[in-house]
Amino acid sequence: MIVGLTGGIASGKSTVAKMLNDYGLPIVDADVIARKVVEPREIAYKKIVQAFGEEILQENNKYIDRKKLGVIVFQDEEKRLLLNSIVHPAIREEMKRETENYFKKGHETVVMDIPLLVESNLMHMVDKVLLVYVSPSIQEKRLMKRDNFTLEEARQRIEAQMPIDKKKEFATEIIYNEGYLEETKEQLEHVLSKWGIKINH
Ligand SMILES: CC(C)(COP(=O)(O)OP(=O)(O)OC[C@H]1O[C@@H](n2cnc3c(N)ncnc32)[C@H](O)[C@@H]1O)[C@@H](O)C(=O)NCCC(=O)NCCS
Ligand SMILES: Nc1ncnc2c1ncn2[C@@H]1O[C@H](COP(=O)(O)OP(=O)(O)OP(=O)(O)O)[C@@H](O)[C@H]1O
Repeated sequence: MIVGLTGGIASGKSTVAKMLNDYGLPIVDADVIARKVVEPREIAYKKIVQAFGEEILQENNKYIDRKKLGVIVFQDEEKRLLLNSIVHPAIREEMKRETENYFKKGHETVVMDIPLLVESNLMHMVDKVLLVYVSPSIQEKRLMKRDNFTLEEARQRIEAQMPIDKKKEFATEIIYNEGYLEETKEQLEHVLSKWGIKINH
């Protein structure tokens, strides 16, 4: 079984992914892979430099400066879609490859952590959609705190995604991550048991 873990930016996907990993489930993380496929020498790297210019590179090591690129793409939808068109195919391929590897190693369940699962219409890649939900106001507060963003920066990033309330329509199950982590964990265990997924306690 492939579980698609999704949510909004800063809703708690990584937090829930960590819990799932502690239960012994392998995680294929789109954000981690998104970093890997844009390292120098990767095809997507070359395309990004062609499209956005050398200004978006770090001076010392020529890696992509994610902060600079983030500022550009989160205030300009056209540029964000251009970046997506360059990196998403490579991310999807690598995600499929890593997932297959886990199955080959004998895992019965693999978790794909994909922030843009619904936006990119990737529901066909997973068997269940697990949505980590927080209200937009908590989302905004946690995002500002975690990344040291101004309200405007946080809103730009939230607005680059489908509103989290709309994502509920696509979820097989929803986990409310607005309270204590212990409460999130209880909901998670309930869902896993409902789906018949065995976990290490
Ligand atoms: C713009 C970039 C350079 C900013 O890097 P940064 O290290 O600051 O952020 P990071 O990659 O950790 O992403 C943080 C969160 O932002 C959100 N996010 C990232 N990219 C996008 C996007 N293109 N559209 C909407 N939300 C996005 C996700 O919720 C993600 O979890 C980077 O996010 C990127 O390369 N994005 C394009 C690839 C992508 O779509 N990644 C999302 C997972 S597929
Ligand atoms: N139940 C909770 N109570 C308080 N803080 C929380 C809770 N869950 C997560 N957080 C905090 O909220 C922030 C966002 O969580 P996390 O990084 O897991 O979100 P995410 O959905 O993975 O974000 P992104 O889309 O950027 O990858 C983090 O600083 C995390 O420590």
